[in-house]
Amino acid sequence: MPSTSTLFSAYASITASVMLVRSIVNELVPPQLQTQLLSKFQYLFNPLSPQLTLVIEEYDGLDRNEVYEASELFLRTIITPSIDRIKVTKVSDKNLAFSIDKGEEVIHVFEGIQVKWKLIISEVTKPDGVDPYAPMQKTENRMFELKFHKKHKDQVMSSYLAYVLNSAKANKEENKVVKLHTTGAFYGQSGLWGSIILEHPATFDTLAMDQKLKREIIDDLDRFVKRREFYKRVGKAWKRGYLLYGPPGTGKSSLIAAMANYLKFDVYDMELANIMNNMQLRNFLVATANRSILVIEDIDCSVDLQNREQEPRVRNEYQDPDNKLTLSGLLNFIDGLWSSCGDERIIIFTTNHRERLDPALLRPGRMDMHIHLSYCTIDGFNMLASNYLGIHKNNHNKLYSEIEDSIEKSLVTPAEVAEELMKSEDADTALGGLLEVLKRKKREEDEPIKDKEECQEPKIQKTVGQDVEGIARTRGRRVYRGRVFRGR
Ligand SMILES: Nc1ncnc2c1ncn2[C@@H]1O[C@H](COP(=O)(O)OP(=O)(O)OP(=O)(O)O)[C@@H](O)[C@H]1O
Ligand SMILES: [Mg+2]
Repeated sequence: MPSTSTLFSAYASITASVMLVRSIVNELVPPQLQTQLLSKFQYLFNPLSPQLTLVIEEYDGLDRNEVYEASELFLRTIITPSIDRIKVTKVSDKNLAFSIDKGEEVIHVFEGIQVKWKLIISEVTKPDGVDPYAPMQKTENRMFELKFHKKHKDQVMSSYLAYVLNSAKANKEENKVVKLHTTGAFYGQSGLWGSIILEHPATFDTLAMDQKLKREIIDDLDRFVKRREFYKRVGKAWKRGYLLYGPPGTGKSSLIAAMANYLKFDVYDMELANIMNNMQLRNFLVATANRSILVIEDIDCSVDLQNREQEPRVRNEYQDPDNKLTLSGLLNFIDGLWSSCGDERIIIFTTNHRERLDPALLRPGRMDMHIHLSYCTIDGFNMLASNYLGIHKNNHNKLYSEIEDSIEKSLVTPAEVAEELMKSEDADTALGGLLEVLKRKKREEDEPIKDKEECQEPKIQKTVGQDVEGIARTRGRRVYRGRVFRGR
């Protein structure tokens, strides 16, 4: 080991060399180049510095540097009170983002190692865009400096940076804003998805539906997102299909929003009426991202997709640009294309009339779960009363008990119940209004039943989902309420 005096004399000789170079530079080099040259020289002759600095620039050529993005997100999570200035930006209606400002330093301790982050921003003047002759423009160059003791080099380079990348990824997922992409009237024409932030407030907590069915859906989604390896092993595309059926106003669209908000998956709402042909359909489908929900609402009536046998056969889309949009086209793309590309996809069809659907859509393996949403049950009413009026099941409240007694005797949808409960902030007034609606509906419904003797037993629908069977529940009338039982 070198003695202290040897070290000291080495240091003295290096310092002398630096001074010598500095005076030579002063004599020979124009002043504007001096600073640049000296800083490079000092950098070379700085072997005694115990610090190592990693430089993380915002751009890698023209591409954004993913490590910079991750560092930026990560730093938001470790901002400490020691910082004097914090920048605030709005990322969505609900969320603000906090970040460090230029020149600020953040100290972070990871597994006993102390690292120091600093944001450096410099202004440069360069051509606007890639064209070197474009007008010059002032832009900012941003980079993070990450300083730590050299002895921790291996640990920082491997474990710490991996930790930063993983934390940023988790943080991104948590704060992800769910988007709604649509082929709506305007966008459909352009052949591109248009997107807005999905601000549908529905969640599983606000959905009034059979509790058991709700639990089944949540469990199914949880199982699905956890099973990457399983799908790979059995050689199946990592996708899941749901068919939501039931009368208008029973919560089909609300359930889709609740699923999207729960999984933080973007929604692609495909309006078939705006899609001209199979070719355009395919273009839209390939432009959808992973971890998303493709929704086709009212599949029975948006386009005349029934009668598959009578459809003109599509010989070759490239030869026949005028080909129509067909059900077989739709099913082929969904089955074929998505099994070869794309991961973690959910497809949802909705309909008010499941009985009108083409058998091709109902055949085993096509839609994994058939979910029946139906008229409001006692459970559903309890949930809506708690959400809308903040009141709970109360046997002493006569109105409340009367509603519970009669709600399943008439065909009232959760949307109708919700509408009544919203009419007054006074619970008794709102409950009174709802009771009136229930009585009126009951009277209206009883009329035609007395006239027509066609009150048949409801058909038990053995649905063909891979692991779930939907069965219509009866109260001796043609009333269907959502129920799903696990199949064999
Ligand atoms: N199950 C439910 N739980 C809570 N609110 C509901 C439910 N069903 C309907 N609503 C209320 O009614 C409104 C309309 O419901 P929604 O659009 O989800 O019905 P839908 O089944 O999609 O109807 P449609 O068949 O006409 O598309 C919702 O915005 C919500 O306020
Ligand atoms: Mg709907």
